[in-house]
Parts: sequence; structure tokens; C-alpha cells
Amino acid sequence: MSDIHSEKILILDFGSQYTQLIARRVREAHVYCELHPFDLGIDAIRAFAPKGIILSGGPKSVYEEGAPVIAEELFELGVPVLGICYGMQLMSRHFGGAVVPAGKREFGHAELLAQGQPGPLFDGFFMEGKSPVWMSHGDHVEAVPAGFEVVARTGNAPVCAIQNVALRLYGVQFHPEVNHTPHGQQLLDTFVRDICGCSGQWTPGHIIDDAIARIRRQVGSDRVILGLSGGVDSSVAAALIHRAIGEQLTCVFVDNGLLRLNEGDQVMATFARNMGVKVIRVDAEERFLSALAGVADPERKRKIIGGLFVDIFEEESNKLTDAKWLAQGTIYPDVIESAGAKTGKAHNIKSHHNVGGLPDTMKLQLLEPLRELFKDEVRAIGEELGLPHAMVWRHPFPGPGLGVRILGEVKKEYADVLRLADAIYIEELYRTGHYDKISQAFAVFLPVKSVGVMGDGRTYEYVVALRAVETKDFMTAGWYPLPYADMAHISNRIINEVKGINRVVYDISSKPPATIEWE
Ligand SMILES: Nc1ncnc2c1ncn2[C@@H]1O[C@H](COP(=O)(O)OP(=O)(O)OP(=O)(O)O)[C@@H](O)[C@H]1O
Ligand SMILES: O=c1[nH]c(=O)c2[nH+]cn([C@@H]3O[C@H](COP(=O)(O)O)[C@@H](O)[C@H]3O)c2[nH]1
Ligand SMILES: NC(=O)CC[C@H](N)C(=O)O
Ligand SMILES: [Mg+2]
Repeated sequence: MSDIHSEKILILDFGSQYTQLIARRVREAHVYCELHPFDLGIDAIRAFAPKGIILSGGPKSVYEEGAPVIAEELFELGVPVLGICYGMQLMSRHFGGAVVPAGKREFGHAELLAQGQPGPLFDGFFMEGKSPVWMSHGDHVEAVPAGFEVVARTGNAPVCAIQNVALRLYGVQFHPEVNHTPHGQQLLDTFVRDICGCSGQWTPGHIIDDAIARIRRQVGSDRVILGLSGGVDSSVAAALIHRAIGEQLTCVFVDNGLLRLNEGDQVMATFARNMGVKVIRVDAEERFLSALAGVADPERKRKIIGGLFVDIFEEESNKLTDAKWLAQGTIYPDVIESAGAKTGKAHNIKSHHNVGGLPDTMKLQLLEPLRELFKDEVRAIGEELGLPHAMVWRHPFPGPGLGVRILGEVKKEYADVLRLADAIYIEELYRTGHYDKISQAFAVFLPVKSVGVMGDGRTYEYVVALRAVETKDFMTAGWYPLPYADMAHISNRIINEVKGINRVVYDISSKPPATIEWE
């Protein structure tokens, strides 16, 4: 059995929104990979010793002044290279081909048409000479460089896949990494396994071993404070770190007054029962609510909540000797959506409290063993670690909690109403068997009043919106088609049982253009 660490794929990032998805797909093929900025030096690339290199897409045009380029020697390493979109355009230009603005830009679905013999990377990719793919480009390769052959085109673009089989260089104009390219995973599997020769041993078990070794190396004999929410990510992080350093770990669970109904007690009980880790509960409702009083702006609310979390973690760490690390269950979508992606130039959509909200003055160092992973990978690790099903498959709940589900100013009165409505909604989703089919569901409090009539009397009360989404990675999501009969029953129960609500609406927006949370 070869060493899993000798099988590494290097991904160079040119700023595509999808770069992390490439990493994900490679890991789905059970091959270890790392993502680095496009300008990684050739010495660093040599030292990394990749079995293959993938060049990502990117927003720039290769012919533009100052467009990102790679170390020239990269193509002389004798390592297979796959260029995706911008990556293919860069490869074409490097070898003397021509890239020009396309007369017809392509965004979204396209039908790829095979040209000549497919070759090893595209073996089985086409059915009757065609394959559906996802495109996102405004430039295209007009003339292929010498030594390369065209493998596919579309109706709009003459060159959509190229190869130089002898040099093991491949380029695709489409995005194999997105779900909308149905055979994309197969193509990336073929690249990393057959072309690069990786055997695919990077499994949850190995990821755990590797993470444990890294945690031990990083932390040494220091103590670690972990922000525990009871959600999937921090629970998995806690289990992993506990396995690595045992008693050196102390978890801090903050009741910020923005939790769901009975959540605080449930989290404490679950952890006492299943985990055998030390958990300190800090009751801080009063502190959070008074800091939030009068604040309506979502970003300010997020910053205030994030700041208070850190203050509390620091206060708790001061009570312990040698506590030098703050561990969090931060995962990749938290990072990229806060524009903190290690290499990219992504936009700031919202500051997730555990990323954008961290102050520069924080003294604790961060320990985030799940930072590069997607939710479903974290869940696979949770299952491998033996965490209970209900914990691993729980819908995510954001750290700012009801603070971003009460639109505008947060008040205890609103939180109490929302907690009851949300509990009914979730209870009904469990009862009707929808909960496990939905990726995330919750109620949102709208601080607007509308007129109703109940028991012959006029009411003038608040509105609750119900949201349920289906998604794999929480980067994109569709709304869940809850049957009308279930909607009717849930709406009825909420309006009848929750005082202060006389209207319920169902959110039918996908992400994008909406986000999952309302703030
Ligand atoms: N109430 C809380 N007390 C302590 N730490 C928290 C709390 N809420 C969130 N955190 C910290 O912030 C991190 C990010 O929160 P987030 O909600 O994304 O993750 P999670 O709660 O672990 O998992 P999930 O996404 O499944 O809810 C958590 O992993 C945890 O470290
Ligand atoms: O820990 C968190 N801290 C936050 O500040 C935060 N904001 C959103 N979320 C969760 O992230 C996922 C994507 O949410 P959005 O589509 O609303 O950006 C969804 O699962 C959201 O619930 C958060 N999680
Ligand atoms: N998605 C991409 O990599 C796009 C590459 C280049 N900016 C183009 O428009 O063609
Ligand atoms: Mg959470």
C-alpha cells in the first residue's frame, strides 16, 4: 500500500467561484489535494510533489494586461495538467494557441459535441458523440496550439476540450466540477486516477488520522477552548480534538438567548450522554440582548454577536491555565461567503460570525480542523467518529441564531414568539417525515404587522415566514416543495398556538439569488 501522502493533487486558483468545488470533487475521488494561489512559485510546486495539477477557472481574460499567469516551468515538470476554463485558455496561450473574446458567450447548460477520438481522459464521457456540460465563459480558444488536438466543441465555441496525450496535458472549457455537468465527477476521477495514477486512499478514516496528527503537532501541551454550539460542525470538531488531545480540551457553550426552544438544555444533555468531554455553559442572554438593543443592520448585528462570542471565549480561557487556542467548527462555506477564501477574490456576501466577526485583537490562536471541508464531508467524518445520527444529520443552525432570523432589531419578545413558531414547524416536519429530506428548515420573524380576524375579532399581529431548502453544499440551494396539506396544517397550528402571529408565509426563493438565511 502506497503512502496516501505521496498521492497529492495541486489545484492552482485563478479566482473562480468554483475552485473549492474542484477540491471537493478530487476528494470525492478519495485523493488528497491542496488549493494554492495561482502564483505559487515553481520551487514550492516541486517541493509539494504533486501527482497532477489542476488549473482553475477565473474571472480575468488571459490576453488582458496583468492577467494571472503561472510559473512557466510548470509544464516542464512532466506532471499531468488539467486546465479548466481560464486554465485551459492559459495552457493554450502558453503553447502558442490563440484565445479571443467569443462572439457568442456561453453561460449555463451547453451540449458538448465530440470531435475525432476522445482519448483517455474522455473515455466514456460522450454518449452518441454528445455530453451535457455547464459553461461560464466569455472568451474562447480560437486556434489550438501545435501538438494539441481538439476533442470537443459546442455549437458556439469551436474548441471546448483539448489534449496532448503524450505530454498528459488536458484542457476543458466547461466546468466538470459543478453538479450541472452530470459526467463531470467521472472526468475528474479519470484524471486523478487513470491519468495521474493516484489509487484513491483519502477516505474519512485517513482524514481523521491526518487531522489528529496535525492537531497534536499544532497544540502540543497547550489547552484548547472550543466554541460548542451543539451543531454538526462544532460537535465533530469537538470529537476530533478530544480524540487528539483528550483532557486538554474544554468546550464552552454560550446560551446567547438566541437559541431555539429548549436548545440549551438539550445540548448539555446530549454532550453529557455521548461525548465525555468537559462542557462549560455560559448564560449570556442578557448580555447579547442588551448589546443588540436598537441595532437593525444585519452586518452590525453579526459583528456584535461575533464579538461577544469571542469576549466570552477569552474570559473563559483566562480562567484556565495554558489555554492558548480557540477551536471552532468553521467549515469552508463560512469562509468563502465571508470573502476570506484563502486564495480567491470572492465577494463578501455576509460575515459569518465565526469568520468575519473575529476581532484583530483576539489573543487566542485559531484551531479550525474543518476549515477546508464541506458539510457533507464533515458529516462523513462525524459518522466515522461514531457520533449519534441525530447529531450528525441535524439541520445547521447559524451561530447568530435567531439574531439573524428576527429581521431588524432583536427583542426578547420577538425571540420568544419565533421560538414557539419554529418549534411547531420543526416538530411537524419530523412528524410528516420531511425533516430528513430537507437540508435546512426554520421560521423567520418579520417585524411587520398585518390585519387578521380571529374568533370574530380583529387582530393586528406579526408575520412568520417558513423556509425549507434542499442543498448539498449550502453554496446553492433550492426551496423545498412542501405539500400544500402540510403547509396548511403547520400554518394553522402556528396561528392558533402562537400568540402574536396571525399570518404565515412560505419562502419560495432559491439561492442564488436569495441566501438561505434572511440576513
Ligand atoms: N452558542 C454557541 N456557543 C459556542 N460556540 C458557538 C455557538 N454557536 C456557534 N458557535 C461556534 O461558531 C461556529 C460556527 O457555527 P455554525 O453554526 O456554523 O456551526 P455549528 O453550530 O458547529 O454547526 P451547524 O452549522 O451544524 O449549526 C461553531 O462551530 C462554534 O465553534
Ligand atoms: O455559523 C454560522 N454563522 C453565521 O453567521 C451564519 N450565517 C449563515 N449561516 C449558515 O450558513 C449556510 C449558508 O447560509 P446563507 O445562504 O444564509 O449564507 C446556512 O446553513 C446558514 O444557516 C451561518 N452559520
Ligand atoms: N470561468 C472562467 O474561467 C472564465 C474564463 C474567462 N474569464 C472567460 O470569460 O472566458
Ligand atoms: Mg450552528
